[in-house]
Amino acid sequence: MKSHDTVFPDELEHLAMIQSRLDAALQDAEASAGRMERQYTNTRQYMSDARGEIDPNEMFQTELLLKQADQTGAFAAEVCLRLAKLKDSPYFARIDFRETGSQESFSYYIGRFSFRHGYELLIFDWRAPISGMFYDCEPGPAGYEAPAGRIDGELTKKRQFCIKDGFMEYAIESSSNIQDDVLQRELSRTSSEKMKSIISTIQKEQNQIIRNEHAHTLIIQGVAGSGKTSIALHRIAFLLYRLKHQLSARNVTILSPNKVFGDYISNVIPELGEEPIFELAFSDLAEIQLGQTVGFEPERDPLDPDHDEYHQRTRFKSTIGFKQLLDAYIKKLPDTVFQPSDYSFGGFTAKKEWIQKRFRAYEKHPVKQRLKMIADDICDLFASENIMKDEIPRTGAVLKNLTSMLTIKNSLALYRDFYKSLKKPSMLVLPSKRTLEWADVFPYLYLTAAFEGLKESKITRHLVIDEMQDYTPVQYAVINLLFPCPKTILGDFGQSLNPDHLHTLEDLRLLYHDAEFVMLNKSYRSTYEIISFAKQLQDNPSLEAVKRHGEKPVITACCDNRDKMNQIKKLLSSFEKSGAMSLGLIAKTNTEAKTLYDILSKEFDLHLISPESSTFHNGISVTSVQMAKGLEFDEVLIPDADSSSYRTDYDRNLLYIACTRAMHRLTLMYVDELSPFVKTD
Ligand SMILES: Nc1ncnc2c1ncn2[C@@H]1O[C@H](COP(=O)(O)OP(=O)(O)OP(=O)(O)O)[C@@H](O)[C@H]1O
Repeated sequence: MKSHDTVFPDELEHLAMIQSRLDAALQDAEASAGRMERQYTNTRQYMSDARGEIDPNEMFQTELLLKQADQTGAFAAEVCLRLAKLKDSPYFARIDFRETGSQESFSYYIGRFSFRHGYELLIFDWRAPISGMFYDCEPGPAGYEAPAGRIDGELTKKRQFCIKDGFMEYAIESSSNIQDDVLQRELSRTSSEKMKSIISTIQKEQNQIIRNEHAHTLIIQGVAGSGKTSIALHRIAFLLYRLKHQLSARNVTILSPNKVFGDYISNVIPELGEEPIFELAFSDLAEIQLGQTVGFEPERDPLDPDHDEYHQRTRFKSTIGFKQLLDAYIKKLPDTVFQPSDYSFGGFTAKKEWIQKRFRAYEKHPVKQRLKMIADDICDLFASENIMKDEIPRTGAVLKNLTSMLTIKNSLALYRDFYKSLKKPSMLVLPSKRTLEWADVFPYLYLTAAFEGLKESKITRHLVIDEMQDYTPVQYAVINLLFPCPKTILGDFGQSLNPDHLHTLEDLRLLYHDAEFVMLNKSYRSTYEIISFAKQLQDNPSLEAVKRHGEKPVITACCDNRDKMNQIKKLLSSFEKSGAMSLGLIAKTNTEAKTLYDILSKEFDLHLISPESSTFHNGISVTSVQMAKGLEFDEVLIPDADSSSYRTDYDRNLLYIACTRAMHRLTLMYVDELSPFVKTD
């Protein structure tokens, strides 16, 4: 234990007792895992030796036994793994609580997982109801919602511990600044290759979001570094624990902006003892839904100054007004696209009025599915009238006939017709045959949903959408059709980086008017100095920095590009000697990042993070603002903070995103003139 922390002999004793119980439990678990393994191997051996000699009943029983041994073995191995993790760091907090009416306080130790030995629950899972008091309450009156109802009382003690490799690094008794103290230590650490869990320092306002079990849709708007992604992942771990009979990891999907980000966050949920969850990008979704029928071109760089008309088309499709135009078109669709006539077969006839009535009765279904239902109805009708046992048509033949009554036959033609109806046919451009531009993919799918239907996800029961500001109202409309389940939607409209996206937070709230909405204004990632600096880039007076101090950001004026390259190299060399884990060299665009990478990789060991990358590594990363979003680095270097690179309002956002990726150090370099958004006082 470090000398400046309080020494609690009782805590050292308690830790020793827990360690010995964990040792015993681990021994038992390993023995049981070994038994299971032997049983499995023996049963398999028996099955293979006796194949053909034992009767099918016995074989079936043996197969069941094998399956059981396999499952129990996997469970035993999982228990061993958890116990080993607990041995490293069994708990991080203790609360003493006295229930109203009782004379005695009881101690509860809180850790990553619960640990029961014999009849005694020695460690409580951080997600247990009673553990909530650790995050929500200071010593004094306190209470929590137990499964059987609310329990009130008094919190008589609160302690925090940092136990690593089985040793207590520090222990702190609660005082008013206890949370701050432990939080400061956590935030001062260097970055890690993957995002980490934050269970020992979750803040009260974050805890309320994590433990919100009831919101169907929860929208979190939070400033850069406020912990949105961490909270969303902890919320999932919490829901998996609390709703374990209704929700498993395979029922949760996260829509994330790119594969590097997916890789970066992939450890948090397994670290919390749950199976990894399914990660998906919007482009994956599009591929699944479009199948073989229609292709699409990947999104072009929104910061590419060429392709003026492309940007104009994208902007037009990014608003809530555009979604309303689609809605109006879809509303009229049944009347315009289906023109029924009488259908006759032999002596049987279905009148067009009757067909129209059936068509209207199925209004909740997509047009083409309605036709299938009507084809069944017609066959049923003819069958009921078929007293003479005449030949009646097959459903397929009726459907073919009904389909010929459609004035538009496929979704692509329908999508084209939509722009014709708006008198804006030029807003639809196919880069090649049956290939859509990215901005058309989701509007096209939205129309397809009304015309042919989409494949709805039956497995996903909770959807997380990160970087919510990046998606347009039509994309949300499609998501709602595909995933009618509860959602956690998070992001920061202050970090919009697509100048072709004109939608706002208000639009999103309009789309989810029943959603619970929370705002987070405190940034935890960066030092006070970095956030104070970033504040000049964002018109957000509520942006608040955590009080962790570091160096002031450095602004380096360079004589010319050659001088700049030398300065960059100097900084990279000193980073390599510094012991820090990660440095992000963040250029404005992907093309500029690639150019820098090509030059510098001759002398330094670098990782280029481009839209094609899929993993995140420690060390020096060269990347663009677009790809750096959501990530963090110990140190950030912005090599082109000049007025020619960062001058528009969107550039201001970009610079804000780049600066707020830094945890401890930030350097900006420029040639000629500094960006007007940066003040040098
Ligand atoms: N309560 C906390 N205790 C310790 N660390 C925290 C806490 N809250 C947030 N952090 C840390 O702050 C950093 C930022 O968190 P996170 O990436 O979840 O924020 P974000 O709001 O999603 O950021 P951005 O929008 O800028 O990508 C992470 O390193 C995270 O571990």
